[in-house]
Amino acid sequence: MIEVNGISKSFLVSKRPPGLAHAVKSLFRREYTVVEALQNISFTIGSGEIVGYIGPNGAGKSTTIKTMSGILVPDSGTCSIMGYTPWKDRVSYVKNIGVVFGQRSQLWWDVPVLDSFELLRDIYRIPPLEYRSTLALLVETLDLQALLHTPVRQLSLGQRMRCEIAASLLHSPSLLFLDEPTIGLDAVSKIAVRQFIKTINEEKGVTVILTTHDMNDIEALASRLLLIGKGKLLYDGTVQGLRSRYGSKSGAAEASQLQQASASTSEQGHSTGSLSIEDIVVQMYKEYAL
Ligand SMILES: Nc1ncnc2c1ncn2[C@@H]1O[C@H](COP(=O)(O)OP(=O)(O)OP(=O)(O)O)[C@@H](O)[C@H]1O
Repeated sequence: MIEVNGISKSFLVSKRPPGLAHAVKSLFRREYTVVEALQNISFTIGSGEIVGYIGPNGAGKSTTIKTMSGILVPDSGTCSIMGYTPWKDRVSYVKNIGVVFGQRSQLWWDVPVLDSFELLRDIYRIPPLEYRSTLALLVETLDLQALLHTPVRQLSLGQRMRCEIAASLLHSPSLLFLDEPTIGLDAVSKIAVRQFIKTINEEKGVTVILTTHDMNDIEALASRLLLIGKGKLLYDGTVQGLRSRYGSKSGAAEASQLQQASASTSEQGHSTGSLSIEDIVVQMYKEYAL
């Protein structure tokens, strides 16, 4: 379903030391540094997978999601998703995908949630019957009934996130990008959102790419993990493979295993221990100096 091949993306960031003199100077001459957000990223994802995309702050996760959803154009590399090149075939491509950015809203702030949904229905030209049945399902499973007539700005973060997820699924996409969908949610809302993601994956076969800093999201949902650090893909394999490989509580074993990891992204190894995914990922971040 998804083939990402050698994607690289860099940004020019202007740098200015603090102080009035530098502010004035920068009006005439700006200095820039290059941030290599993605360096030669390649992976493939099959239909129906839930893939966790993890890495520390600034690793390149959102840049990857933005590239795969057609918002950003990479400097080099190719990306084919359901036969589309996201940034070239945007109009036809976006009908097939749903995107949720936990930190940004796709809902209209001042109007009731239902009005936003109806605007999306018109934008995506969803047939009335299909819209009604999808909406009914989303309202029931995400418990939205009491929120539909409330302006988005009056919703709590957790309530808004449930509405955001519904908005991203109104047009029944077969691929869903979730960029930190559980950020700021309470424990009950997190569990509800996770359960919902699982359900649409299992029952509707929706492929899900999930970026998160919450390793409980990963434990609950993803069977496969992509780990990115400083713009480079460092691990591509199953959660089980990661646990087998790094799960030992023995520090010496961990160190040597982690060194092997940088040389290879395969999943061989034997199960040794019982560290949580969070512990393992923290060790990996340390080992790679991320
Ligand atoms: N529009 C932009 N202009 C300049 N630099 C950018 C831009 N977007 C991202 N970057 C830089 O690219 C790098 C990767 O950023 P990105 O947002 O992809 O990281 P991330 O893994 O999603 O981080 P986080 O977990 O903090 O959300 C960072 O160094 C960031 O500062």
